Amino acid sequence: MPTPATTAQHQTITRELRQWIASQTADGHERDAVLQAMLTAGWSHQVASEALTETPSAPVPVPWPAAACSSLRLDAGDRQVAISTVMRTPDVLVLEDLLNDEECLALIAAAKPRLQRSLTVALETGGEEVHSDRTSDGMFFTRGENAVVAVIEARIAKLLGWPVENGEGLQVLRYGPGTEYKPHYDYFDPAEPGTASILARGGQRLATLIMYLQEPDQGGATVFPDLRLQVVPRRGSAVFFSYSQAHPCSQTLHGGMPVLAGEKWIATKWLREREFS
Ligand SMILES: O=C(O)CCC(=O)C(=O)O
Ligand SMILES: [Fe+2]
Repeated sequence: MPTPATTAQHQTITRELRQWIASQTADGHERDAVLQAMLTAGWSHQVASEALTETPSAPVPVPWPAAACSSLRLDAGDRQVAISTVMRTPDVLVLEDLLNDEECLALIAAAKPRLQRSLTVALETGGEEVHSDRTSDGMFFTRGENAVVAVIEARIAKLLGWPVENGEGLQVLRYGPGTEYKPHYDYFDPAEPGTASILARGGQRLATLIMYLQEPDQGGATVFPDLRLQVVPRRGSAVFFSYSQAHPCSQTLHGGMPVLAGEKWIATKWLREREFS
């Protein structure tokens, strides 16, 4: 492991340090362990995290339905789900009729009394905070909390070939007119100090499934700025995308565009590397 030549205030990222990080991540070491090794060797936290951020981690296996590239429909156990759009690298799927109207309405009704102003993860601390980038109201169901949630979670697990236990609880969001979720990444930034405690609960997020429960009258598409793609929020349909590297090179920057009229409701399932507890 290369050691810094100067004191903490004057350190810069060296070629040797970059090469060492690349070899560590290629060997499958967790980013947090690599960060700790750099700190132990005398690198400052700032230089170590900057060096990690600019070096993409080694790709890990992510949820992806094997049949997505060759089939019109995917087997989700209790129903067949139609595929309308497939993109590879980054991997994006648009799915039709993942949920029926009754399921959408049941999720909205159960979520409504529990909505609160949405929080974003405060990466400095690992806690949560109110942020102007995210003006929707939201809540989390626990996994398997009621019959509708359990049926939908089993369907998603079958559809994506990823264990129910590796999923976070469903999050429901309501966007009224003028509200939005500015473009962001869903993975946890490995360079932020608060990330380690978040990753302890099931590892990184690897993929996102956004299900549309109610379409607004105008606006509210899910936008992927790097891909110049907008997904229209139609009730019962969904957009799925995965990111094998917790890095902007995943090209999974995305956001909820401002709702201009009516209300948009979504339910989001995030898939983790391991069992989420
Ligand atoms: O509202 C949307 O379309 C995007 C939501 C989103 O990105 C999220 O909940 O992480
Ligand atoms: Fe997101």
